[in-house]
Amino acid sequence: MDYPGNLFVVAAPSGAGKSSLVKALLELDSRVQPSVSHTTRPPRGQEKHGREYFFVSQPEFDAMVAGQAFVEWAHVHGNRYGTSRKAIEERIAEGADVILEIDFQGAIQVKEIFANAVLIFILPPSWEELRSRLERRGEDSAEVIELRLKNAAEEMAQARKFDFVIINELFERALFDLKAVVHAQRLKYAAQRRARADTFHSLNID
Ligand SMILES: Nc1ncnc2c1ncn2[C@@H]1O[C@H](COP(=O)(O)OP(=O)(O)OP(=O)(O)O)[C@@H](O)[C@H]1O
Ligand SMILES: Nc1nc2c(ncn2[C@@H]2O[C@H](COP(=O)(O)O)[C@@H](O)[C@H]2O)c(=O)[nH]1
Repeated sequence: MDYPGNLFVVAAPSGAGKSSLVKALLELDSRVQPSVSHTTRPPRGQEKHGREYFFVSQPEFDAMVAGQAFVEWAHVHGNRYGTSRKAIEERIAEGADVILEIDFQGAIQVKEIFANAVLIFILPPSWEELRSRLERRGEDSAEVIELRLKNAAEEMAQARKFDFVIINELFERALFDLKAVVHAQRLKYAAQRRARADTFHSLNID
């Protein structure tokens, strides 16, 4: 289906910096809106229900799956996460650009439904730096960090399936690349819509 808004999907192994990059993009670009996912993971640190995530119980998540409330959902690092269909469809239909921060399984599901979605994969510059970012963040236990690093190998092997890969070594450089992808997509779709309108006009199609 063709919607007036754009859909951007950002995936990365845990700790590569996708939340930091998306947050910085949102501060700079008011046309981009985040989507708040549902998860069965308990909140950590200062996280608030409805801000970082909608934190739901297993039965609540089951009910949403059964009711086809998710455009995609997946098991990630031992918890379930899903993107609400309603939240994104309504907003891109109104012309907003929506950005999803989800894992690679979800990103691939989204592309199957929204062929125009732009998939962006964020890579860390090295394994050492990935580990050190997870440790410095200080939000996960040593056991959780090991699980996330173990899963990172499988996740990074999916990077080639994405439309763009951004290496997050220097933060400002990676943010510049992310902004460039968003900008290029807007120009591309604006040009396509103009060309289609011109063709409709010349063929006298209402
Ligand atoms: N370019 C960078 N250089 C150094 N540190 C960075 C860089 N980008 C992000 N970080 C830091 O790395 C840590 C992990 O970043 P962030 O939480 O954004 O990762 P994430 O990919 O969203 O992880 P998760 O999937 O677990 O939420 C944070 O402490 C963040 O401040
Ligand atoms: N498939 C989905 N993956 C999601 C969604 N929301 C978040 N995520 C991914 O889960 C991991 C872990 O996140 P964390 O906040 O617990 O560190 C990370 O890769 C997220 O991108 C979603 O709706 N669908």
